[in-house]
Amino acid sequence: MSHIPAISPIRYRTAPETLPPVAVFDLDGTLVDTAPDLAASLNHCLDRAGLPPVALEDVRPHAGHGARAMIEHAFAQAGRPLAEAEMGRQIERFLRYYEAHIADLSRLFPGAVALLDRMEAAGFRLAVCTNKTQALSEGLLRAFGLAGRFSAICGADTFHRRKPDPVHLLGTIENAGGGVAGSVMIGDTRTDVDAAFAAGIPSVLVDFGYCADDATKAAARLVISSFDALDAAAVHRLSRSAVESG
Ligand SMILES: O=C(O)COP(=O)(O)O
Ligand SMILES: [Mg+2]
Repeated sequence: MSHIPAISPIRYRTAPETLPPVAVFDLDGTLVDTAPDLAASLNHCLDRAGLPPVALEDVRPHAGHGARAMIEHAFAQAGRPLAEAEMGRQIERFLRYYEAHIADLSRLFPGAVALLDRMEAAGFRLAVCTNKTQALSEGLLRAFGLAGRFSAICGADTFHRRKPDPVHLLGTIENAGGGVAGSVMIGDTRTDVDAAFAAGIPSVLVDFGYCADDATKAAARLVISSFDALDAAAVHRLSRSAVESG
């Protein structure tokens, strides 16, 4: 995979305000409910290891933290904590299975496409900033016929840093051909809220994803329970109040 050179956050603070704003979306737990296919991949690993499967609802809270975290937790819970070398093999097995079944059970959250339509019609570029790998993210979005909607799809391995590091989010905005001014990050975990804060853009937290705890809700600029509750006017209000409060 080609690696895009590191970028400096400082450049964005002086970027011209004429660049279009970007609606940046997290992927797992925000645009797509990926937990069912992630759980199936985890259960494939557990089954091969002779362990019983875990229920989807037990996997869901860990689904936003990547394969390693899910595997580590499930094997520890089953009383079989993994040594590092074995962990590497399990991650490979997990990812092989997941790649082949990436959109078998996963579904877009209700209202996702309508929100993309609204934001685009209001002059926003669309982008994805996810801690999934770039290739898996592109594959997942292609499966839903959505890859072409995004001006940039940037994964955990696109830059030299990943969320919550602002380099990942700022790089996504730059790759989308947009500017920081007026842009917004829409996500489901603390990682997304912290990345937005560090990049100096407002965060919108969806509470239907994987890890919207109370502290994360308090840290987000806006919490929504449905994509229907979000539009460009709401994002403009968040951006304006950020500018006014300095
Ligand atoms: O795969 C992960 O680690 C989380 O992915 P996300 O950033 O799209 O929520
Ligand atoms: Mg997420």
